[in-house]
Amino acid sequence: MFSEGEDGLDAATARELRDVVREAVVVAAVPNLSDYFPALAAADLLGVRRRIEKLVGWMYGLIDRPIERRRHPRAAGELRKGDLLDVALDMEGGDVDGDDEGWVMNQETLRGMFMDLLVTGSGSTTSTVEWAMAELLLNPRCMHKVREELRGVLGTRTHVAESNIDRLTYLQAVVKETLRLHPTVPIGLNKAEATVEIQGYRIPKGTTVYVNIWDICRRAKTWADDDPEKFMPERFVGCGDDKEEDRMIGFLGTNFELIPFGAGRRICLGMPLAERMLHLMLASLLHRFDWAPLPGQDGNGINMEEQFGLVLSMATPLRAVAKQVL
Ligand code: HEM
Repeated sequence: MFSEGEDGLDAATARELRDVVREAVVVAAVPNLSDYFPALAAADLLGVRRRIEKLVGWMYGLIDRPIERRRHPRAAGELRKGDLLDVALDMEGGDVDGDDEGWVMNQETLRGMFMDLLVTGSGSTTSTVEWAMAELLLNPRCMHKVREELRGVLGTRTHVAESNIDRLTYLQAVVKETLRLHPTVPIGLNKAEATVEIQGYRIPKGTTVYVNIWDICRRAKTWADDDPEKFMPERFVGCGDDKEEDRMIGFLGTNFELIPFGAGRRICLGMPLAERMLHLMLASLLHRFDWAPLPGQDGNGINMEEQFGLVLSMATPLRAVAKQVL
């Protein structure tokens, strides 16, 4: 986004960013009295707004610094870096499309956009990889199968390319099954733009509508007879009665039983990026390393308890031992 080098994050700031994002996604999802009694909002009785303001202030500082640093070389006509920041700054101060639609980039919209990318983009993807690794460590049969597939497709090559993903059908099933059991954005939040009636329920204009993605992905009729609590990537590679239909279920928002990225107009903006990153990260980790739970802990040391927040992460971060094989 901001390019490497002078604008890149040093290790300490990157760690702090990780902690701030982790806290923000939890604080933003805690039940707040003001949501139920808007008249009390100004009092901020639970201190949620104060905590969020502090975290947001830190994030804004992080975002403002590279923006400011970039303005001067740009004004002096220095060579562009051609990254997202350059593109966003190109749009600053004017009507982006020139069509009077009001699409203007300014300091606030720049902050909002980079904040979205940093907060929604990083935590959800890394948490999904973490859940997938945990499930595979707990299910050695699946771990073996996915690694065999990788060996067959990649051989001794260490680099996984985007073009390899199409042939990694079991890996794709692992990603789908992980997103089904552990949708890292568990609740979709939308606001009704107009008063509507859905299946006999009247939803007044302005109502905040919570879509329980977590529940849908576990309870939809599709999985009901097939041990929905079990990690079973095979359900996506044609093990049901109608094999073709099983295979077709995807998370692009058209199969409402599997909507980890939401659906409709407000479907996740980062889905194409997340989809690629998830397959590439997992493929690289699984192909190049042997994995084992950390020894010396109780049981296998893997605790699947969830930490609820805007992002659903593991309550106890996964710790595993990697041995490089390629
Ligand atoms: C595994 C990874 C991810 C998951 C599971 C996920 C899931 C979601 C979900 C469920 C929504 C709400 C959709 C709705 O209300 O119907 C959402 C919205 C959004 N996501 Fe993601 N996301 C992921 C990765 C990313 C990445 C990598 C980015 C950006 C680089 C991103 C950017 C966004 C944005 C900007 C929105 C708001 C879209 C809007 O309101 O129009 N997400 N995401």
